Amino acid sequence: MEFHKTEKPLRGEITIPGDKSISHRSVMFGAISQGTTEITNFLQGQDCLSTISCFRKMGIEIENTSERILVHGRGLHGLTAPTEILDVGNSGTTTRLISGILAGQDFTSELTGDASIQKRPMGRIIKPLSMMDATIESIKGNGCAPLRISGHALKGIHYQSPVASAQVKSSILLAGLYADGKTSVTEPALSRNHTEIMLRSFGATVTSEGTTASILPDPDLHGQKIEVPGDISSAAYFIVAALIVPGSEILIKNCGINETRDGILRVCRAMGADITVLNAHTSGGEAVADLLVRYTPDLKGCVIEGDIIPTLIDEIPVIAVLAAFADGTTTIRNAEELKVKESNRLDIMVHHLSEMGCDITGTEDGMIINGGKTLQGAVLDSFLDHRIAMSFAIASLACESTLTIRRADCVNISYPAFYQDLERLCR
Ligand SMILES: O=C(O)C1=C[C@@H](OP(=O)(O)O)[C@@H](O)[C@H](O)C1
Ligand SMILES: C=C(OP(=O)(O)O)C(=O)O
Repeated sequence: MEFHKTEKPLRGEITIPGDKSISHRSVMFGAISQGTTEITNFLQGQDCLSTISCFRKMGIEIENTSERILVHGRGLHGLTAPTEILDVGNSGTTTRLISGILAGQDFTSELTGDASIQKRPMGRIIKPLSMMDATIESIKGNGCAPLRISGHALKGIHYQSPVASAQVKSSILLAGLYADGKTSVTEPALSRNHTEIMLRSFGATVTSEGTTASILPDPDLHGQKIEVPGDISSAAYFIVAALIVPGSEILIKNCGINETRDGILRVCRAMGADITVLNAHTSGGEAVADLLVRYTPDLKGCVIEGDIIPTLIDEIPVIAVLAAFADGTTTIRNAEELKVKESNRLDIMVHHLSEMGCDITGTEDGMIINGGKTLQGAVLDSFLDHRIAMSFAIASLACESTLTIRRADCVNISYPAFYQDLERLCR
């Protein structure tokens, strides 16, 4: 797919699609609750559709119309053994969270996904779920999917997680629903807390203290009405686009700004970006607002490291694009998790931005970007990673010649209408 420098600034309003993390969770928690869960603004991306498909294979009736999703839950012990292998597609969130639920079932199941999923590390959930007494194995013995999980009565544990990962934390907390006592997880820095917020609203006893989250077993979970806020990880592309294209001014409506997800806003502020938060309110326990973003000509580089990293982990590729257009140096540290996402996002961003003429150096756990140079087009592969494709579509808006992105349609994972929405704002 070919992209060209935009002739016009970005203008107008955009309501971005529902949050991917929250969409996944709403289906999963609905499936193991009593009664019906009604979800609006559900993200109809391929990852969340994989979650729906897995639960349908375990006997859960899920109605999906463009208006809303109805999940007819069957309670904590209502799932049935799948008659075929569960296909998680490209979705790490589906893989790790569903494993926590499967660990507590009295049947054996197998799950697998695409080539990318089969390379992502699952030892990080195999270890704590095994400590809880689940039998969970990597079928090929390489610590990755396909996984075989034989669940049974589980033991509550306290787990000190070596990574700040909401997928690991959530997997353990979900298994904790089926344990014989309290289960808690402490992580090195606080990761996104949607599981804690939403499980509480379904009726679970979940407490959070600093970087420790705990859950009590065997609650009565009840179906809920959930309005999914817009995904700040998707909004990130338009935020960066508006900041780097001269004359732009856009209003991003109904965007989730949960403080475990809003790192990109804090980084933009540190770089001097013109962003105003309007109409801030809470919906279903989640902070939501409209974001007014205006072109900012004199953006400055900054240092991004430490506890802020988990709050912007999926935004780092597009933040690297922003840094390439800012003056001065941006240093990103402690972001080694990016190597084990859908692709090795550190290596690919460094390689692709260099191809475009950016002064960028990769480090062990991040990158150093000396911004402000004029960028040129190039021919770049997405490596089938949606966030790589979207980041370079944004870079193309302000680079000097044609940029070609190979295998650009992988955006359907998290944002099927991404190119149409971008084009509309540039019209
Ligand atoms: O829990 C979630 O919904 C997610 C957690 C993050 O992964 P990790 O938990 O592996 O950091 C993030 O990268 C992913 O896109 C979604
Ligand atoms: C890492 C991501 O998702 P997942 O881990 O669910 O595949 C992402 O969406 O950037």
